[in-house]
Amino acid sequence: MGKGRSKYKQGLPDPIETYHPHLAKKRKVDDVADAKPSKRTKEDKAAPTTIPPKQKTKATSRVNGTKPKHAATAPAKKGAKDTVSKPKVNGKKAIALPLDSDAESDDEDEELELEDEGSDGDSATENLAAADFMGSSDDDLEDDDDEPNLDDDSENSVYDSGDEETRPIFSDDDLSGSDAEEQLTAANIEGLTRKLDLQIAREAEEAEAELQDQIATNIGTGEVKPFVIGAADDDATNAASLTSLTPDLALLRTRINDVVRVLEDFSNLCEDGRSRADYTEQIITDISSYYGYNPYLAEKLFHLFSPSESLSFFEANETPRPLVIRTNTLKTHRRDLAQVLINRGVTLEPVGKWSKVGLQIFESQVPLGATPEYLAGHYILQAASSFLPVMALAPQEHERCLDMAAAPGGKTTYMAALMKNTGCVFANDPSKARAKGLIGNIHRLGVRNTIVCSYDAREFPKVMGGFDRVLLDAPCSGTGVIAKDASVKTNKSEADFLRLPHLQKQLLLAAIDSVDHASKTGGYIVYSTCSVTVEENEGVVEYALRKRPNVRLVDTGLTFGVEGFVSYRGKTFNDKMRLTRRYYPHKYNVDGFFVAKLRKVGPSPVGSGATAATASADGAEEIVTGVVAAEGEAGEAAAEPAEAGFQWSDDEEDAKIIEKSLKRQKRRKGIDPRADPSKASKREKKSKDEPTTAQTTEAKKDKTSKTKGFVRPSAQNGVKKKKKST
Ligand SMILES: C[S@@+](CC[C@H](N)C(=O)[O-])C[C@H]1O[C@@H](n2cnc3c(N)ncnc32)[C@H](O)[C@@H]1O
Repeated sequence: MGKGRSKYKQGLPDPIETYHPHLAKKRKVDDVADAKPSKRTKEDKAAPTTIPPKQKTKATSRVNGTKPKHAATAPAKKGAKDTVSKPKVNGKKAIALPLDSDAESDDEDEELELEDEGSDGDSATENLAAADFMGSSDDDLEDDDDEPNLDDDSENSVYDSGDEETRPIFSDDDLSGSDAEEQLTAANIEGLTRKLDLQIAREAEEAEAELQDQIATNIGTGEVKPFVIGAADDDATNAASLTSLTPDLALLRTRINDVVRVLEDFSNLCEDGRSRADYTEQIITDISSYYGYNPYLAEKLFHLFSPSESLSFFEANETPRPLVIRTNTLKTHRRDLAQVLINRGVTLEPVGKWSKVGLQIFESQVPLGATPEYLAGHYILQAASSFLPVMALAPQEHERCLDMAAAPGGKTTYMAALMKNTGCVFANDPSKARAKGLIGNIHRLGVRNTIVCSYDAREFPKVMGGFDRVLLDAPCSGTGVIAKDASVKTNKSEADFLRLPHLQKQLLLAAIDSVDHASKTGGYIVYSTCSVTVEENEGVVEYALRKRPNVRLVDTGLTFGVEGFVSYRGKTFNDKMRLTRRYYPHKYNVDGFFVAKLRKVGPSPVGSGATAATASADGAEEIVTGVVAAEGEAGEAAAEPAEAGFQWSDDEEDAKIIEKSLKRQKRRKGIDPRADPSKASKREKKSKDEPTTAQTTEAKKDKTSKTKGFVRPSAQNGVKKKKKST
C-alpha cells in the first residue's frame, strides 16, 4: 500500500490557516538539518541566542514533526509536574501567552467570548483539587497589563522576566550542560524567536524561489512535448519498470508530472493521435500504483479536481494533519488550558482565527491523552474539521437537539458546550461498542444535558421528533481522512459508493423529519461527512431537496471552505448547493470534510414517518404521537424532481442497485444469492421496515414511550440500560 509513500517526507503542516505544502516540506528538511548540531554553521554558533545543544537534543515528541511559526512554547523545565497556580520556570514567572498572535483586539474579543462561555468553575475546581493546573487566577491572566504586546515580536516570548532582572544573553560557547538550561532566560528566548523568524523568512523565500524555478522549468520545457503515453508502449524497459510490482517510483513520478502538464495544456503538448482520455487513463493508472489506491477510487478522487490539484490532494493524503485539541469550555478557558499545557512542555498555537476553542499541537513532552487536564476533561483530541459541522449547527442554549450518529462524541460534547449544558442533546449511535466511548467522553467532559440512545437513526422520526436542530454526521467512506486511515485507499469499492449514499439519503430524510419546522429558535439540520466524494455529499443533499420540498439550503456561516459543486461531470445540482462547504487536506491542512446546512420551512410530507413528538428541554417526556398533518403541503408524490438535470438514482433505482450489489457480495462469499429467495426478500423487507436494534424494536411495541432505549449518562457510567417507560 502506498508504494510511493516512503518517498515522501511526513509532517508538513503550518498552522492550519496558512498551509503551504511546498514550504512545509522544505521546512521539514531544514528541521532535520537543524537537529544535528554538527551541521550548524559558524554564524549559527556565533549567534548569541542559540539554544545550547543539550536543550536541542532534549527528548521531546514532535507532533507531526512540525515546528510552529510563532508557537507559544516553554523550554523543557525541571519539575514540570510541580505546576502551581503561578508557574515558575527557573525562578521566572510564566506569564499569559500571546496565543492569538494575529491581533490584540482579536484576543480581547476572545477574552470576552470566553467570559461569556462561562466555564463551570465548580466542576473545574472539583476535578483539579489535587493539582491546581488552572494556572494563575483569571484575574491574573486577564489583566491586560500583564500581557505581552502581541504585535511586538520581541515580546512574543514565553517567559516574562517581569520585575525581575533580565539576564544577559549568552552564546553557545558560554553555555554548557545544565548551566545552559539555567541561563535560558526571556532575553535569549527573545533572541531565538527573532532568529527563528529570520530563518523562516529565509526558508519561505528559498521555497518560493524553488517553486518559481519549477514553474519556469515547466514553462520553459513547454515546447518540448513530453513523450509519455508512447513511452510505456514503445520502450520495453520503461514499460516493465513502470508497471511491474516494484515500479520505478522516480520514473512513475516523472510520468505523472508530465501527464499533468499535457492535460493542463493539451492543445500544445498532446502527442499526435492521443486523446485526453488516453492521458487520463494513463495518469489514473500511475497514481493508483504510485500512491497505492485501487484504480476505482483513484479515478473517483482524480476527477474531483484539476489534474494538478488532484496531485496536491493525493500528496496531502501522504502526510498527517496537525494534532488539534478542543478546549472544553464547560470546564476551562482556552488561554488557561494553553498555559497549563505549555508549562508541561507542550508547544502549541491557536488553531486559527476561525475557532476560539481549538489549539494546534506542535510538540509535546507528555502524552496528550493522559495529562491530568485531559483526564479532568479540560480538552478533547479532535480534528479541526470536526469542529465545523457543530459551528454550522450553532446549537443555542435551552434548545432540544439531536446528534443522530454521535459516537465517539466529539461533536456531541461540543454541542453541549455551546449550549452551556442547558437544554437537551439526544446523542444517538446504534453501535453499542462505540456508544461506550461516547458515554466515556460525556462523563469526562462534564456534559450534563445529554441523553444517550442507541437506534438506527433511520427510525428516529418514528421514535421521537420535534427537535430544534439535528446534526447528521453520517457514516461515510472516509475519503477525507486517508492520511489517518490509509486502508481506505484499497478497501473502498464501487459497492461502498452505492451502499453508503443510499444509507446517507435515508438518514438525511430521517434527520429532516425529526426537526420541528415551527421551532422558534431553530429548525435546522446540518449534514456532514468526512468524505469528499460527490455521491456522498451533494448527491445526498440533492436527493433530500427533491424528496423534501419543505427544506432549503442555507448558509453554513462558516468563514472558509470551498463551495459545493453545483454541477459535476454532467450532473446538475440545486443552485444553492454553492452554500455547502467542502474542506480539503491540501487546501486547508484539515481532514477532508463536507458541511451542508438546511432549514426546514414546513412540515414533512405524510408518510414520511415523522412523528410530532416534543419533550421538554430537560428530557422529561411530553409525547404527542402521530404523523404531522400535511396541511396542504406536497406529499412524497408532489416532491418529485425540481431539477431536471439531476439524473441520479432515486429510491427504486437505489434499491435495485443495492440488491445487485448484495447479490454480488454473496457470490463473492460463495453464497448462492438465489438459494432461498423468499427468505432473502423477507429478510430484506424486514430490515427495511424494522429498526435493527433491540431498543428500536421495543420502542415500536410501545410507540408512546420515548424514553426506552435511552440512558442518562450522568446516571450511569458504562453500558446503557433500558429505562422503563413512564
Ligand atoms: C462519522 S461517525 C460519527 C462521529 C461522531 N459524530 C463524532 O463526532 O464523534 C458515524 C457514526 O455513524 C454511526 N452509524 C452507522 N450507521 C448508522 C445508522 N443507521 N444510524 C445512526 N448512526 C449510524 C456509526 O456507528 C458511527 O459512529
